[in-house]
Amino acid sequence: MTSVGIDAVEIRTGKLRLDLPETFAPAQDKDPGYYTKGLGLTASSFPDVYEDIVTMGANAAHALMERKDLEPEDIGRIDVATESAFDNSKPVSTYIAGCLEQVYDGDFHHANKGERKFACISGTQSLDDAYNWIRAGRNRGRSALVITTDTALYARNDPGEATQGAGAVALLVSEDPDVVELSTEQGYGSADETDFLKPQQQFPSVDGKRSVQVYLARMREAVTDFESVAGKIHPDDAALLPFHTPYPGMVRKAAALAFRHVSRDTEIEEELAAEIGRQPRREAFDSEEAFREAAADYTDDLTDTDTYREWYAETVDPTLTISREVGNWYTGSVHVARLSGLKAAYEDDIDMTGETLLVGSYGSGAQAEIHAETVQSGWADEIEAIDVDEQLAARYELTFEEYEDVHDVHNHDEDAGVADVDQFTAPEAEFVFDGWGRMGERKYTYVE
Ligand SMILES: CC(C)(COP(=O)([O-])OP(=O)([O-])OC[C@H]1O[C@@H](n2cnc3c(N)ncnc32)[C@H](O)[C@@H]1OP(=O)([O-])[O-])[C@@H](O)C(=O)NCCC(=O)NCCSC(=O)C[C@@](C)(O)CC(=O)[O-]
Repeated sequence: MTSVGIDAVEIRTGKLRLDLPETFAPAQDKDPGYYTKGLGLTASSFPDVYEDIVTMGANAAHALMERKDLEPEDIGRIDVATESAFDNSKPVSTYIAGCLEQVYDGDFHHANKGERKFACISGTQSLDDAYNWIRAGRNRGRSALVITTDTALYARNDPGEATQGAGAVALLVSEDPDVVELSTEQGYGSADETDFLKPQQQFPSVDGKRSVQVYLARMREAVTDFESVAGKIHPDDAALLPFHTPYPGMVRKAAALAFRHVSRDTEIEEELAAEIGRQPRREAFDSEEAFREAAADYTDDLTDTDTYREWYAETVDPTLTISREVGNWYTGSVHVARLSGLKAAYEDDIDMTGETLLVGSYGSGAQAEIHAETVQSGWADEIEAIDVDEQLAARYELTFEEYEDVHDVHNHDEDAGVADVDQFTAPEAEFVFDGWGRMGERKYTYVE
C-alpha cells in the first residue's frame, strides 16, 4: 500500500509578541501565575499591520516550496483550513495561489483549491482530504499543499483574550513522505455543540468552562472509536502525543484523563495499586455522581505519581513548547504541537525513526479525531531546516498600548487600519497586504 503523509513542514508566526506575565497581566490586574502556571502560556503572537491570514499562509508555503525546490507544477491541490476567513465566497487558497504566482514562472491553474471550515479541526480534515486524494491515485504524481492559517482574536476583556495567537503552518503531503506516515485508522467523537461559535461575527461567542468539558468529552469518544479499529492503546505505544492546544493547561487536563484510560487494566495500574489503589469501576458505585467523584480523586492522585510525571515529561510536555510562546493558532495548533515535539526530540538527540505519534485534533462545535503517525527516516533533516527559534526571537515586543492598537487594526469593525497605525517591523522577502482592490478584495505584493 502507498505510504502517504507529511513530507515537509514550515511555519510562519505573526511578527508581534505580547508578553502575558510581564505586559498583559499588570494591565488586566491579574497574577502573572494565572497565565504561566494556570493556562501554561508565556506569550501570544499577533500579525503586524501588513500581515494577515493570506500573507502568513503564503509566506509559509513559499518558504516550504523554496526549501523543497518545488515549482507550481509539482503541486496538485492547495487546501486551506481557517476559521478567520474574510471572504464568504472566494477561498483563501485562491488568494494564496495568487501570491505564489507572483514569484514563480508557472501557475496553479491545474491545482484543485478549497477551504475547509470546522473550527480548529479543519486543518486535520484538510490533511485527510490530501491523504485521500493521493491514496485514491488521483494525484498524478503531484503533492498537496495543506495550509492552516488563523488570527485567533477574542473580544477585548473576554476570558479567551489570554489565549490569542496568529500564525500559519504549511504541510506538504506526498507519497513516501520524509516526516510522518499517516495511519488509515482514525477515531471520531462528533456532536452538535454550542460552546464556541462565530455566527456572522469575527470574535467568538464562548462558553469557556463548557468548551473545556466538550473538548474532553469528544476526545474521550474519539479515543474509544480509534481503539475500536486500531486495538487498545497502551501508554508505551506512543512516543509523543501532539494534541490540539488552545493553551497548554487544556492539554494537561486531557493528558491526565488519557493516561488514566490507557493505563486501565494494564501492568501500570497494578504497579500503582499499592501507592494509589486501583481505578474506580462504574459497577462498584450506586450513582454516576459518586463514581465521577472517585474517578476525579483517583486522577488527582495519579498525576502526583512518578510514573505519570515521567510519562507526561517525555510524551506530552515537549509538544507544548512552541504553543507556550505563540498562543492558539486554531487550525494550526495541533500541527504546531507535532512540530514542537519532534523539534524537542531532535534537540535531545532522540532517534524518532519508526516511533509512533498519537495525534489528537479538535474543533469546537464540536469534533475530535485521533489517528496515529509513524515517524519516517527523513524527519531529523526536515526539523533541522525549520527556523522556528529565529522567527520567535525576531518578533517585535509590544507594549500594552501598542497591543490595543494591533487588536483594533485586525478588528473588522474598527476603522483603524494600515493607514492609522504604523507598522512595527519592516517586511523583507515576503508577501504583504497592501490595500484594497476595485471589488473590495484584499491585495497583496511580494516585497524584496
Ligand atoms: C479556558 C478558559 C475558560 C479559562 O479561563 P478562566 O475560566 O478565566 O480560567 P480558570 O478560572 O478556569 O483558570 C484556569 C486555570 O488557572 C488556574 N489559576 C487561576 N489563577 C491562578 C494563579 N494565580 N496562579 C496559578 N494558577 C491559577 C486555575 O486554577 C485553573 O487551573 P486548572 O483548573 O485548569 O488546573 C478561557 O481561557 C477561555 O474561555 N478560553 C477560550 C476557549 C478555550 O480555549 N477553550 C478550550 C477548549 S475549546 C477548544 O480548544 C477549541 C478552540 C478554542 O481552539 C476553538 C476552535 O476549535 O476553533
